[in-house]
Amino acid sequence: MNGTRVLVLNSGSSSVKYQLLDMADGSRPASGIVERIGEGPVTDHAAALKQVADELAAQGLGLDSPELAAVGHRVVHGGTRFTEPTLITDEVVEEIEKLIPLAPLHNPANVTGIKVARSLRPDLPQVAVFDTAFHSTIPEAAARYAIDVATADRWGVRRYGFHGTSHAYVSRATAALLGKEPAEVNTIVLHLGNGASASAVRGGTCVETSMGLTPLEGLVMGTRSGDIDPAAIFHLSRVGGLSTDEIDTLLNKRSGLAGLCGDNDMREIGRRMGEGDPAAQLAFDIYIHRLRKYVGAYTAVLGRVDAIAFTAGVGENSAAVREAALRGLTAFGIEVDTVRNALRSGAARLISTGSSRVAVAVVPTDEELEIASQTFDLVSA
Ligand SMILES: Nc1ncnc2c1ncn2[C@@H]1O[C@H](COP(=O)(O)OP(=O)(O)O)[C@@H](O)[C@H]1O
Ligand SMILES: CC(=O)OP(=O)(O)O
Ligand SMILES: [Mg+2]
Repeated sequence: MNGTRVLVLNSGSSSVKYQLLDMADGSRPASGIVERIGEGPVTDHAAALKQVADELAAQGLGLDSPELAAVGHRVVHGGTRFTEPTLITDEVVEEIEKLIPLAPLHNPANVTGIKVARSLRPDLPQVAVFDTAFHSTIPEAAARYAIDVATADRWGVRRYGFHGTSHAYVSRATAALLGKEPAEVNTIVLHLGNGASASAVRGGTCVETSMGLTPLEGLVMGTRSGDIDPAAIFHLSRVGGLSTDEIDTLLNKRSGLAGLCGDNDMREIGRRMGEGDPAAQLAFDIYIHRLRKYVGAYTAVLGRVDAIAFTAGVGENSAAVREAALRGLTAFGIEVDTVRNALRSGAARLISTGSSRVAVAVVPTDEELEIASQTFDLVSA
């Protein structure tokens, strides 16, 4: 291996994000996003990846570049099989394809990304980095659902958890911000993007997370419901006459903030709340209520909490969400400093008061750097 650059591909359900990172000097010579796949001229993920390859080639940074050491792919579901970054072979691709029923919105896009990149550069090492991997340490008491064990095992029904690359990166960065080793710190990480999840990390090891078998469980998200009584599905089916696919679409794409008020973007919800819009206010209140429940639950799971870290689009940018989520928790040792919380910055920073026993932090996530580092470590080992 000669090159020092890693191309990271993050293929989502309707977008492909890419970044080219140089591991020798930390620079990022290229990055971009192809959005709204399936809506306009970009008909599918293969077309989107072709566009990514073209954009890179136009800058003289194409996949044929000798400086490229590897391609790192974000793969959302790794099941129980993949708990480490994995060099991609035909057999690995087949295994990722077998996991499509567990992540129908995400894994097909990931597989397409892998196939296109491999066809363009068959000689280049390609590495899969799994969203589920960081959560593989969650103990059985937290990972198992309380259903018949044989049925659960037969069909792989258990908590896998997602956004693990982000939870891993942010929990380490939070320890660094406190000037401590990850092993010394217990952290609640709140990854609040379009998809959203919470995790409890004890001394660097993940012990609980809010997403489950699929990325649907847990917090209220942009378009996903998060927690719901599973009997609502039987009710909608038997009484409401909705098909399984219709209920799937309802809970994944027409729920969450979008289902509650028509907008999935927290900026727009904040604007509408400022105008006194009751639907936007209720959506915000439900979002915050769920978040507070998880903070309380994970405080009990960890016993001792040293830090709470907010990350991803909403967590990094919405002071209103951070303030509301942790308001009135002085009895838990949690005190947000209003002035610090309102300051805007792209850097990791503390927003708790000097007297807060629990450090509250805003820590920008960097899934691309984490994927590139894990990829580069594997191919240069
Ligand atoms: N300035 C902001 N204030 C409040 N929310 C924001 C702001 N910027 C972005 N967001 C929120 O972040 C979300 C996107 O988060 P992101 O982590 O990029 O999501 P994903 O990676 O899941 O696509 C947007 O839908 C929006 O709700
Ligand atoms: C797993 C998941 O929910 O990912 P995203 O937030 O990118 O949709
Ligand atoms: Mg994201």
